[in-house]
Amino acid sequence: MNMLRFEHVSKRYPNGTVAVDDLDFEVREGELVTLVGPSGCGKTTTMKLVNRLEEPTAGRILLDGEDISRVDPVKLRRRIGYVIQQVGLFPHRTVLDNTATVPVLLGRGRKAARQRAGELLELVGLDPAVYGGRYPDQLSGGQRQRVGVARALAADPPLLLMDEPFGAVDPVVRERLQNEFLRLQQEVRKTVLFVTHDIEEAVRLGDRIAVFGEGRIEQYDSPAAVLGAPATDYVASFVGSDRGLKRLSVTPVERGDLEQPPVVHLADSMATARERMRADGVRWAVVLDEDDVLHGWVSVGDTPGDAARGGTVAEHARRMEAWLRLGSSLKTAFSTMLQYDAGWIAVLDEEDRLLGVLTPSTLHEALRRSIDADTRSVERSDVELETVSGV
Ligand SMILES: Nc1ncnc2c1ncn2[C@@H]1O[C@H](COP(=O)(O)OP(=O)(O)OP(=O)(O)O)[C@@H](O)[C@H]1O
Repeated sequence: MNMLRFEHVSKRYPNGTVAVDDLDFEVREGELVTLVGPSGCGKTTTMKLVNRLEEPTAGRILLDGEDISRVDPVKLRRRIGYVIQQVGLFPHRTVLDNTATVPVLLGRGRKAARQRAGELLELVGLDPAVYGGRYPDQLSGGQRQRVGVARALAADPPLLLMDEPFGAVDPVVRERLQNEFLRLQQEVRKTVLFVTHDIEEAVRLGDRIAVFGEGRIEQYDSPAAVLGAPATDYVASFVGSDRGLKRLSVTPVERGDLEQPPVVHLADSMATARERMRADGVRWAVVLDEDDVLHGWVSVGDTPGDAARGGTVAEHARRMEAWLRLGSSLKTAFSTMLQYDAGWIAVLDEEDRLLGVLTPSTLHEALRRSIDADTRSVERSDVELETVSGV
């Protein structure tokens, strides 16, 4: 079902600038669509048309089948969450009260609104007990953005508009926010229109990407198709020449990529651990705690004396916190490895169970697989296009 539909929408500002020209596209329910393009191509205007901060000069926009020009703008905006780059938190209200703003406006009782706000802060990774009572200027930029996302979700709007929400934070925090947002989106499944000028961000987050050029959509397609088979020269040049690398953002880590080192538990004896490592011909093992949660690793040791190390694994294990979910992108895997300066990263399933590890050499194999797949998928989409035009 289509949640949002643009029908031949144009916007000419009073000074004559045509910011968007005959936009005609739709967004499905629960879909995350990224609008990407260079500065001034009409992305923000497109968003403002949806919550009626601007009115189209031609065409119409349907939300859930309803022409939004017939909906009271204030009521409309309560159905639409809006997250912008400068979050616009109220400086004199606490984080919890900021998050509860819209539910209170919607007439929920203050207590229920605050409880919901607490849950949402939790959901975006901010402990309400720690951060709820703080004021916005007592947060980092990344934390403020998270509060912005929590606040936009607070009214439980079916549609979220996000205009460069992660634009103002440094690249490391940005990637973390993107990952968190993807995880969150899997849980809440909102219909999202997400503006960015960064093709990488568009590719990582989008179920589909609308590539904008000069007020028009040049291509509206899946990330793999935009990267693998750009529709126009404009899209090709915007996507850039390092398509192979960008492809990493859309290639997930798969089970077949993983290595299976020996696994021991904190309570095991060192003698047992050594035996496992010897059996596998390796010098280290992954260590799990009693709940099978990743703890770290233990090695046979580097000096001859180490070989006689006694006691339990718990006494010799070292912490290791770099981990990924199965299905994370190869690019994330690569940057996590660099970020932690780690020789391996644990890969976990949805229930936090260890599935195996990625090492530099298995990662390299996976990169190859990705680039080979890229070549093949371009050929495949060529074939499909021919089939369609031949009908
Ligand atoms: N209120 C306005 N009056 C006149 N022209 C405007 C107005 N707002 C935007 N424009 C123009 O419309 C065009 C599209 O602007 P818009 O803000 O939608 O672009 P954008 O893609 O979001 O850019 P950026 O990435 O820089 O935010 C630009 O040429 C801009 O100068």
